Amino acid sequence: MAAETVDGAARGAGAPSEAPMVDIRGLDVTFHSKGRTVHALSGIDLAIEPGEFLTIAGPSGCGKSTLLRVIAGLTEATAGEVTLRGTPVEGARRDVGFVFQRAALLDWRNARGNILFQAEMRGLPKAWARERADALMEMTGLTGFENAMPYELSGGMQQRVSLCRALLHEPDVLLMDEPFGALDALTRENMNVELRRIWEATGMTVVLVTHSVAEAVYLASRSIVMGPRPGRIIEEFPIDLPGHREYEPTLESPEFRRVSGRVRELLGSAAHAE
Ligand SMILES: Nc1ncnc2c1ncn2[C@@H]1O[C@H](COP(=O)(O)OP(=O)(O)OP(=O)(O)O)[C@@H](O)[C@H]1O
Repeated sequence: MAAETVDGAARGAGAPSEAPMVDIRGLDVTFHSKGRTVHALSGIDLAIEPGEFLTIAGPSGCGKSTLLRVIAGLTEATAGEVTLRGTPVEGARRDVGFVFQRAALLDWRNARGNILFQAEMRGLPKAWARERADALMEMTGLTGFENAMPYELSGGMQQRVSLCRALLHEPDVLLMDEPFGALDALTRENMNVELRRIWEATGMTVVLVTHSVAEAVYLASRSIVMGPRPGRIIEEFPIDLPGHREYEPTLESPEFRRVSGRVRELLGSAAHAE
């Protein structure tokens, strides 16, 4: 997870307003391993604007994680161009934050220590990092748990710590790979509401991969659905729901039902095509 504002680079707000935050043109990814060739992504064109909340849904194995990893510079494009904040992605980027399905916290460090680990790896100023960690813990409802060890935290709280760790260095883009997939249904809903609130408050650019249709539609300002491998974008939906979204009224709204019905239909036919 994450990147640097402390690196002096211009952030989203400073970038020319017409430039996408992430620009992907003609992306193809093919893996060769152990004598096998897997064509994971094919012909992906995608521009993600600053401040967008983009969600990505698609059948298992269609390349969603690979797409996030390419944006982060963790997986190399076989063909095509990917730029982040106007500069080509060539190798791991420091200006992204990454949240994975499992929080992967260090057992021997408390909540604050786990968040500050990000700062230590990046050599960020200590006092600044501590202040920011405390502010993030307050924003995500972790105040009072700063000294709790991972085993003392619920799954939802561990994911909050993981989110704080991803945001510590003020990344331009937050990439989330099925971040709430391991949580129970109610905690997951609560985390959705919180993430949406944090996004509203910060205006950050978020790209989130999910298998949950409700999550994909509730959270997004735009949602894309991918088809089976080699993954490509089969449809995209601007989500015409209010900026501020109460959870239950949103799920009962006609727009939510319309879009989620269509996403479900697409995922159903994608599954049959596999
Ligand atoms: N490093 C790798 N080496 C070889 N094959 C890989 C590698 N990473 C991913 N793949 C393959 O690429 C395809 C896409 O994988 P990816 O994890 O991106 O899919 P996904 O849509 O995120 O799947 P899921 O929803 O099940 O998490 C899969 O067939 C996977 O086995």
